[in-house]
Amino acid sequence: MVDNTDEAQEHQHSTEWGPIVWTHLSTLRQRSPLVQCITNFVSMDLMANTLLSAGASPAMIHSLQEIPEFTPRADALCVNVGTLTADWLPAMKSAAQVAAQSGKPWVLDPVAAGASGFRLKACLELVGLRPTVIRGNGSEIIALSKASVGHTKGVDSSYESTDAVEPARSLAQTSGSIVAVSGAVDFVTDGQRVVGARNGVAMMQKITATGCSVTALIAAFVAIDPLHAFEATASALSIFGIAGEIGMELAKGPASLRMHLIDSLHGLDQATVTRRVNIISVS
Ligand SMILES: Nc1ncnc2c1ncn2[C@@H]1O[C@H](COP(=O)(O)OP(=O)(O)OP(=O)(O)O)[C@@H](O)[C@H]1O
Ligand SMILES: Cc1ncsc1CCO
Ligand SMILES: [Mg+2]
Repeated sequence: MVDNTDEAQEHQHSTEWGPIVWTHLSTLRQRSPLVQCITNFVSMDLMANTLLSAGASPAMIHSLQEIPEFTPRADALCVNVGTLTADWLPAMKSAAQVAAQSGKPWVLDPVAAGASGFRLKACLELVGLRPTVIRGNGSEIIALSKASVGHTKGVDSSYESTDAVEPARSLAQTSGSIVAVSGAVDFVTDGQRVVGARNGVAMMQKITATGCSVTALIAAFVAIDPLHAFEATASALSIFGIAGEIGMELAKGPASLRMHLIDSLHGLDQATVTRRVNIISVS
């Protein structure tokens, strides 16, 4: 007899995603994509270590002069505006353009997009350069979707990710990008489909730059499967969340979670990943 309960359907969706997520992680480990990161000063260390422990190769290279030579050699680009000043913006735009011309995916993290007019304008200009993926918290995605400032507590979100699902869908439609909103549930949309990844633990919010780091991980996943950016994005979010769940079993607080999360990401195996993946279709 067919079991049509919600629980059975959820389990079925998760079972379908397990092999997809594992294939992404194991391919990433085999190919070790080079990810160029133009990112904020706070995130540089955790982002580089996240990429390394997942099996990718990070390079925090942001000078305008190096972009024509270096960016075409990277497998993906991650642009993060966390500590934005006017003099960093030309390099971000140039790298985005060179990545696109070179057929390489690039991912935008619009940190605190709604915190000021300067930041919002810069983020909207970057969105206009067609990122492959945009990943933000609820406040950031709402600010971009409405093109308006406010409703954010600096770099932290004033919204739940569920509040930003429809803004994310509308941003995906207008931008042509895959849009991901992080939070208790991480949502991913291409403007039509929406999936929710329910991995992770609340204490990940108490470690600065976990959001920045998962955006870089998305860039690494999309680098190895650029034709399936939607699936690669959901896979990266689920993997980072699973590493957080396992790390939390050993952690005493945010500082030790930071360490155990990196260790867990490095040690993930097929059985653990396929058992723990929790991604369901929302629509
Ligand atoms: N309540 C929660 N339960 C489970 N996981 C969570 C929760 N809140 C956040 N996370 C996870 O923490 C990570 C960071 O998400 P968050 O939304 O805090 O990003 P952010 O605000 O951009 O962070 P930052 O700007 O510090 O980099 C994601 O992997 C997300 O899934
Ligand atoms: C705390 C902080 N301030 C600017 S960027 C950043 C890292 C988290 O987004
Ligand atoms: Mg952020």
